[in-house]
Amino acid sequence: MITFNGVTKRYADGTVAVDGLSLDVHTGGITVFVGPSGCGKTTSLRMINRMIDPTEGQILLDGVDVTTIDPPTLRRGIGYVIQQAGLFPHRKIVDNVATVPQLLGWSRKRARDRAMELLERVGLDLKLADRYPFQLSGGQQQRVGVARALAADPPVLLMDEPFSAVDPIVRTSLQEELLRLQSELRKTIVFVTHDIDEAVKLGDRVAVLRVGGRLAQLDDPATLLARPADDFVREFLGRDRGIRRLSFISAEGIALRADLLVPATADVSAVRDAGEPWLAVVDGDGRPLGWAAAKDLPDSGTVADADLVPSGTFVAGRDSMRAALDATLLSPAGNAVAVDESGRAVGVVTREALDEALAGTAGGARG
Ligand SMILES: Nc1ncnc2c1ncn2[C@@H]1O[C@H](COP(=O)(O)OP(=O)(O)OP(=O)(O)O)[C@@H](O)[C@H]1O
Repeated sequence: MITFNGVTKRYADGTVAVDGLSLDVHTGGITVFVGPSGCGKTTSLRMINRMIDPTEGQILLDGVDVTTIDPPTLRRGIGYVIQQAGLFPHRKIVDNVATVPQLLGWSRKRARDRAMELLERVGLDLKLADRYPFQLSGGQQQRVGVARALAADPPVLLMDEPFSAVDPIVRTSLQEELLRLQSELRKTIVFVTHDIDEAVKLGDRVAVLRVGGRLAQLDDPATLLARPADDFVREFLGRDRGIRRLSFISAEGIALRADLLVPATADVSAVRDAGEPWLAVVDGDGRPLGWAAAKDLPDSGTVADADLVPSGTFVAGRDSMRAALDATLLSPAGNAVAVDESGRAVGVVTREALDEALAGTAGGARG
């Protein structure tokens, strides 16, 4: 565990970057520091590995004041990832990752083997190992940055806006990769970002800082979104907080209608007689094929002869209310098909059923 105990950082010019910060970073979890520009996120992070020392207070790593540990020893147990990866430009990718193990005295072969294993682990094509950093895309360089930080298998990882400089699609895949890696590695990660979406997606706990380096709130993402501590946090979370919050609420309780599913082999008259504007068509295995609109059906034949419109789906019992809402928005019918883990349709969520379920959560979403 990392403990901030009344930590203050006053720079030489008198700027108070961090002011009396006290919080715990739990072992094996991702704690995100988020807040507006200049609120002291980077300063707080860098005090953990002693790139900066506090003016007052203490930072304890598993109970030991970090200022009593000499920086090289301390940093051996702390990986560090920064924006734009910060790779050594004149070293090949594999050597970038192998550098730290080699500095620790590993043989060249063992360090390179470890580097290759890590490059694979972070999802990098091993053909890139012999290239130089400038020959990689920003997203690929960022993966190398993560691999390099993990090379000596440190228990702690500090990540300072590591994904800020890449485009949104690459960013999403890097975030997902990090979550996948973390589910295997269970490092103690402190992650700095100014992006609240990234914070609630990645964090087990999110620390919102305000300018002046003071802690505004520390909570798990669902609690943070449901119960912001004050107006500053509410503002920072933004107007779409209610929508974001739906990502943390299970869609489990929404009413499903099995009567709106129809097999592709059914006669078109079955759809017409149902008196519903849209029915979800499923194949012989029960997998959704699309929506059939009653008004566009051919005069005769089976439902399979109709023009089917793609359906939005979500996994019943696993996905969030947000996924269910997205699925309804993606369907022309305004309804979503709920599937089980194997992809078979189990029913249809209508907009009315969704509205009813959303109304049940509205108190917190508005508050
Ligand atoms: N070396 C320094 N000397 C004086 N002031 C500094 C120094 N480094 C940072 N600051 C100031 O300390 C405050 C906190 O800076 P810090 O970089 O920790 O913020 P941040 O939250 O990481 O910001 P950003 O999101 O913009 O990177 C800012 O007002 C900054 O200008």
